[in-house]
Amino acid sequence: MRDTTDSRLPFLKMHGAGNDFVIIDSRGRSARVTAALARAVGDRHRGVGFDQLAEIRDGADSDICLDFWNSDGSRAGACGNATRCVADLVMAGLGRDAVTIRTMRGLLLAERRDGAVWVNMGAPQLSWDEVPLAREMEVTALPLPGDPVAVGMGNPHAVHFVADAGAVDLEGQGPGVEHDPLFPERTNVEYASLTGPDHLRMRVWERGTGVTLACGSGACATAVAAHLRGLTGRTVTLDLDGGRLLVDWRADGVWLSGPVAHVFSAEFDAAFLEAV
Ligand SMILES: N[C@H](CCC[C@H](N)C(=O)O)C(=O)O
Repeated sequence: MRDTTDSRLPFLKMHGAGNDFVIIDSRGRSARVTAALARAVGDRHRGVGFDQLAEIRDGADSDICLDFWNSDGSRAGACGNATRCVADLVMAGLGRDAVTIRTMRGLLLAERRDGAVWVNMGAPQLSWDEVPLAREMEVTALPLPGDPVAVGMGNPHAVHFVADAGAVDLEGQGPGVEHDPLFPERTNVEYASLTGPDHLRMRVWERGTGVTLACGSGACATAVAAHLRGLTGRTVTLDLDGGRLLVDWRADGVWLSGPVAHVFSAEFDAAFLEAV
């Protein structure tokens, strides 16, 4: 007889400022997520749909490990909003106000301060080989239209400063930049406008996913780029299509905060899993 606890797979749906996630908790058993499962679950008609899938695994030198997948089945080295959501979940489960999270980019610290979840996304990567770019150049002087700034946050970002981010045709502009040969691992693509002192309006085209309502690592990259261009200080408020994110670039790394929402818990059926 089949073991139903193994043939079914529990998951949670969460979002952070409208950036939505399916979260699979594989602690206490072997990892379940493959590129094929990510693509099947990521199908908004035949699966559940998500901007990223996050899999929680047991940590060796951290409270948890966390892996991220895009809906095209590719891996993401960083995902700020999913990290905030999972940190909220794990802190509640452990009854603590701080947790350590190992991701592809390294060990991250998350804390709850005055009710808000803050994640230290680490130091920005500001040399061409870290982003990565195809050849040696300054990250603030890319030979591309719109004069974007390249910033790595564990994943690549190309940040464009424009007069009105709200007017940018993301579907028209994003894919060409994502696939430009200057970015050997493709790139996430941000458009931002200064709307007040230390205040930006930002929209995003995500590598491997497309238009999303928010992007935490993108917000961090945009705040870093804005400071490098002399547009803002190191503490920045960003208004994205799905809500407001806060970024604080400190000596110990780029801290990110914003809203976290639990949507529902459910299970994938055996038949769905067998068809993957
Ligand atoms: N939404 C995520 C970023 C996903 C990045 C992913 N699309 C990639 O391939 O790097 C965030 O909140 O940081």
